Amino acid sequence: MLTLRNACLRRGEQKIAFPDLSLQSGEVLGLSGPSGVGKSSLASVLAGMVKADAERLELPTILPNQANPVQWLIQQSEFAFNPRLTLKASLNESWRGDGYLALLQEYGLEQSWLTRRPNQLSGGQLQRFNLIRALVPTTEYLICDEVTAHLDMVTQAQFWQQLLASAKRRNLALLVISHDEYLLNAICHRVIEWPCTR
Ligand SMILES: Nc1ncnc2c1ncn2[C@@H]1O[C@H](COP(=O)(O)OP(=O)(O)OP(=O)(O)O)[C@@H](O)[C@H]1O
Repeated sequence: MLTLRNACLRRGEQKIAFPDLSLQSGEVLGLSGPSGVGKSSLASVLAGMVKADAERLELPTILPNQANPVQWLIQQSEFAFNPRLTLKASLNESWRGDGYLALLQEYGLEQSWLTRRPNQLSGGQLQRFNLIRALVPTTEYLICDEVTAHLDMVTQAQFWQQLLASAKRRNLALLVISHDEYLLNAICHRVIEWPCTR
């Protein structure tokens, strides 16, 4: 279980007060809110990259030489990759062995693209490589921060269909951050509106 209660973060002069949340295995939780409210800041706290003041903050332990069980996917996948590395080299940064090959097939990605660099793929293809890089066996929680906002409707639908199938099979918990209420209502078990409207 990932839990956050009465938490806030100082950003310069600003103090961001986060909504309380809990996320358990197999759950798909949505988070919506206006631009600048602090959604990505919240993601950085849950990914353990930034420390917040909190009455309660429960995150999974990161074991030595293991990837963080909380993986954070950002919208601009091109910034998530080293442009000089091939996709294969990038996948090898998180994966041990070639366990990702089955996922490539599942997500409709050609094995021959592994020798390409990030700028030699479409946005949708690169976001799927980004997702596969995050789906190492130790991943338990996936924070999807506007991950399909830049994709066309068909590619978006395909991405979520594939990701939800993986999440169900592996009992992963997803935090889906989006401005798209239609998407959140379609795929999430519950949605937090921030700031709270009720
Ligand atoms: N590294 C930082 N240092 C200081 N302030 C920051 C930093 N990162 C973000 N902020 C500020 O914190 C606030 C929240 O930013 P954040 O990116 O978390 O919002 P957001 O809800 O994700 O916005 P958007 O929907 O536009 O991506 C903003 O006012 C932003 O200017």
